[in-house]
Amino acid sequence: MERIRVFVTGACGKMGSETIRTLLSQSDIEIVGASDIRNQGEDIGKILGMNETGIKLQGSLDEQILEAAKTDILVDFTNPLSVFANAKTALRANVVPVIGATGLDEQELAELEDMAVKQNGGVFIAPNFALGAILMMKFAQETAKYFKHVDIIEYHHDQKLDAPSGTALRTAEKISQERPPMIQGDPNEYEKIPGSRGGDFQGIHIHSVRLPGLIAHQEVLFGGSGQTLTIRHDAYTRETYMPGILLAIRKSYKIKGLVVGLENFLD
Ligand SMILES: NC(=O)C1=CN([C@@H]2O[C@H](COP(=O)(O)OP(=O)(O)OC[C@H]3O[C@@H](n4cnc5c(N)ncnc54)[C@H](OP(=O)(O)O)[C@@H]3O)[C@@H](O)[C@H]2O)C=CC1
Ligand SMILES: O=C(O)C1=N[C@H](C(=O)O)C[C@H](O)C1
Repeated sequence: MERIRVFVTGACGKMGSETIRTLLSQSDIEIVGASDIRNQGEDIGKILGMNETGIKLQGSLDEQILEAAKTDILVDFTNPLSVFANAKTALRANVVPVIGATGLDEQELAELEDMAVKQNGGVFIAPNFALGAILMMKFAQETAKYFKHVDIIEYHHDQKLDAPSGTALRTAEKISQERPPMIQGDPNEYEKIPGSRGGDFQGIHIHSVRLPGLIAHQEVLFGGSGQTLTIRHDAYTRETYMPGILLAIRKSYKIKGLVVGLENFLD
């Protein structure tokens, strides 16, 4: 059986290192390379406190590195500042980027889609790889048909760079497919401290909490006459995301164009 050849970038980070550990135990997947701006030249196994793997960490990605490794898929868990350039590098090397890093904007997504289509290639983006988070977004979208007033509160660890989270933005986009933009709260309300009402996505207020001790959590709060309905998801470890990442690698192998969201791969 031919194994899927995966390169991981952001390999020394919280998600990248968990991904490497998971991929090393899969019989149908081969890690053909890893990169990070830390620990260049070191064996990734040694960095993760495991046996040596023979995979030496590389630095900045380029097409030659991906091509030399005969890469099928690039898994990106770097950060919002690096992910766009990495995805373009992958597409130029005819590699499918499977993107976990958040922070890509609409224009960047459009550019990646355009590149993928022109090259008859594919790009997959998952704002969240956790099954529970996918269901939270699905239930929130369904609920928005009946409850029009909604706030999102997302809670993350305090090393997170982007706010709001990719998941919160994706949730707001899905809710907006069911309700037109609207003003929530009193039209005459005002903020005594700027930002008190959170970020505004088509009238949906998104509040971002950053605290040590948290991993990744989100509440979608709907308000109606005399009642509220809360949909909440909690990720307590980074293993939470691993089944979703494996599914994405196995399914993205042959996609064409831009695919956003793990829900596209769930039966
Ligand atoms: N889709 C999903 O389900 C999930 C997505 N995420 C997202 O994944 C991303 C990574 O999260 P997390 O692992 O917690 O973050 P970390 O900061 O722990 O890891 C990122 C790693 O990438 C390195 N890095 C930065 N720039 C580059 C570059 N140009 N090339 C190679 N490596 C680079 C960082 O080095 P240094 O620290 O020195 O900058 C660090 O080692 C974030 O955008 C986060 O929001 C996180 C969890 C789940
Ligand atoms: O930075 C994180 O940790 C996470 N980022 C993703 C996001 O921005 O939604 C996914 C998850 O929430 C964890």
